[in-house]
Amino acid sequence: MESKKLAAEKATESIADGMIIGLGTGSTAYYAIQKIGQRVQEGLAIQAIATSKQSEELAVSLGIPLIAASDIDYIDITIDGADEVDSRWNLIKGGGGALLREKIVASASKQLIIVVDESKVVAELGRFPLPVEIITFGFEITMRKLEKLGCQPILRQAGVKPYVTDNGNYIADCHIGSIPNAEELHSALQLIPGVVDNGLFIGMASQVIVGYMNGTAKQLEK
Ligand SMILES: O=C(CO)[C@H](O)[C@H](O)COP(=O)(O)O
Repeated sequence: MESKKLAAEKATESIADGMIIGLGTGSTAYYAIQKIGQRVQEGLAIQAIATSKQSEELAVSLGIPLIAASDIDYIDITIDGADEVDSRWNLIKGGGGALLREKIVASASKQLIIVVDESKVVAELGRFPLPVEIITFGFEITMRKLEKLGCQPILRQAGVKPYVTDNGNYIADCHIGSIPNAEELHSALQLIPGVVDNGLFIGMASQVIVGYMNGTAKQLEK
């Protein structure tokens, strides 16, 4: 989609020689990785760390040099997509199932640039079902606890089997409707045994670039 591409390519303009770059996951991050690959082929000297096996394979196919998480202390810039962004730049992520690695990489990044098309910008988070990564052991118990928090959790499927993340876990997509207090919900979710992480990214984005149908891309004002 052109508006995703516009936002993603604009974000890559901040990348310079010598940087360590976090590569996001999803159809918008895909365009950023493609552009980074093109610039690497033209001589840009960077190293990258991927947030999913899918993005890692794409990076390798484009000749982007990868670096292991164990070999870095920080990441200069990560470019990633989101499923929802509110006016405070809080996010729902994980529609592509990569939320855990995305959050680890984001947390080690000096700058997290979020790239979205205009359909992702919302007044309040929660319309998009919140992905929660859960341990497979006792997942039914964990799902019941999620339900008690007021979510309607649906175990994500891949065909006839549960979807399994790159980390070997399941994802419960929690239908909430609206999240008036994201900080509170985030803390409550993290207290449930069996929850590894959830798709709320609070206060992590340094910039949000939105691509519009009219062919422009600009930073979302806070
Ligand atoms: O969080 C993610 C993957 O876990 C993605 O960034 C999110 O789902 C947005 O994807 P897309 O750019 O394809 O709309």
